[in-house]
Amino acid sequence: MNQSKEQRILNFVLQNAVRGDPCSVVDAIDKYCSQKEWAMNVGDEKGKILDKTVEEANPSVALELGTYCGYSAVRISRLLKAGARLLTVEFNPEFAAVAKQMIEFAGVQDKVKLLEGPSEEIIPQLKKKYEVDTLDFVFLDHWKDRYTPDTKLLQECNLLRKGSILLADNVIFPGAPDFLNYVRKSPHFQCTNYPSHLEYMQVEDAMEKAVFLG
Ligand SMILES: Nc1ncnc2c1ncn2CCOCCNC(=O)c1cc(-c2ccc(F)cc2)cc(O)c1O
Ligand SMILES: [Mg+2]
Repeated sequence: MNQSKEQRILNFVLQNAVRGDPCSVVDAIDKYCSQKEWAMNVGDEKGKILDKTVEEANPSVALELGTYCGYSAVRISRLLKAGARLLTVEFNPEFAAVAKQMIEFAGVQDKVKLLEGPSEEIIPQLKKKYEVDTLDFVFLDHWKDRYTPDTKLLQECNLLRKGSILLADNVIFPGAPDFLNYVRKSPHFQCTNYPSHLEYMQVEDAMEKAVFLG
């Protein structure tokens, strides 16, 4: 059975990155996806915006929706302080299998918990099943039409606290217009837009930061 693109990306990392070195894993994925096969990793340009936002949040507990191959899970977890953890949610089993190996190769498996399933099922389980009190940082990078319902779900489940930082990828391309509308109109969020480009392309994109005000 021939390999998937995601398995080809993983193999390139296993052969070209350094085990236990998260930066070399991130660089290898970017090299492969910019030179060989495009893939929907957040990429290095938007990745730098992600890095700055994670450093600003300095989270004890972070959530990622949409793991894919684990690129942003590795990118986020390499910045986490001792004892901090990232919960990342992926519903595609093939993607999750690749991400698990990517995370282990990068040596960040002690900081990252990969949860398989749809976000709308997992979010309501975070407090009781995954012992989460509140989330300090949330990276939204899954189905773009899930950004709004899942943001509302996070609020309903009391998973956000005053100062929780949400960062959403792709708010321009593929686009999340209803999410931009929702958070920018809501009195509960303070929003900032970060213009950028679609990963590995010269297409306009942007990230949106939404700080929960309580
Ligand atoms: N736990 C969960 N619950 C629900 N759903 C879930 C889930 N986990 C995963 N999923 C499913 C969605 O996963 C992937 C979502 N990401 C994207 O679709 C994406 C697409 C492009 C893109 C595509 C084509 C172009 F031409 C140009 C750009 C770029 C990006 O940066 C993207 O992030
Ligand atoms: Mg994305």
